[in-house]
Amino acid sequence: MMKEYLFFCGIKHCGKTTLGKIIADMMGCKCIDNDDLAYALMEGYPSIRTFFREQGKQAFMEKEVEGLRLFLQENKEPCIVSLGGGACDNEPLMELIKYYGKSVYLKVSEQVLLKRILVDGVPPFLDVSDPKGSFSRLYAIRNECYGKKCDIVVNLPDYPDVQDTARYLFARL
Ligand SMILES: Nc1ncnc2c1ncn2[C@@H]1O[C@H](COP(=O)(O)OP(=O)(O)OP(=O)(O)O)[C@@H](O)[C@H]1O
Ligand SMILES: O=C(O)C1=C[C@@H](O)[C@@H](O)[C@H](O)C1
Ligand SMILES: [Mg+2]
Repeated sequence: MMKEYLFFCGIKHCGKTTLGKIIADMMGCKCIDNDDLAYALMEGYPSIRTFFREQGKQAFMEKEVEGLRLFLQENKEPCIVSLGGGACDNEPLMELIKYYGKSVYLKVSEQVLLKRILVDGVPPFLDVSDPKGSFSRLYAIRNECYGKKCDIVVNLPDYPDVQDTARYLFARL
């Protein structure tokens, strides 16, 4: 068992993937996305979104756990793992990450996140007739959940240069 994992958690588009890669470079380790680990187990499905829609949230959460468990069994190096946006709802996953390392909630304001999310249009998990209100409700629930469950909470500033944000985060890990 290795305790050198950092698990990046947070609400959609908080920067788990972007910052995970930059911080991994700074630390000289690799960065893995748990959505990719889960997707590797979804044979025959063109995307996570399709699997989620057809098989449901519970089946998706089981793939998240299975994908991470298999990776943790085989991997021998320190690593940053970026989790999916809904990881806080997945109790067995949160138990697993508690055992293997330190969880970091990348906290970004609701306004900044909504702006980033809407760049690509209204995603399916928001109400098209009220994207702002539906995101606001989701944000409130997940913000509380990540705030309670994660070992470290980092309030990320909205710097124009993501490298500056990465340096801010790195200094707090
Ligand atoms: N600190 C930042 N400043 C400006 N833009 C950012 C920052 N972090 C992420 N972004 C932008 O926000 C979008 C989402 O970033 P990213 O994919 O890293 O987030 P994520 O948390 O991994 O998202 P998801 O939950 O969808 O996996 C990207 O377009 C990225 O360039
Ligand atoms: O916010 C969510 O609930 C999700 C985010 C994605 O990263 C995926 O993990 C999945 O689509 C669920
Ligand atoms: Mg990501």
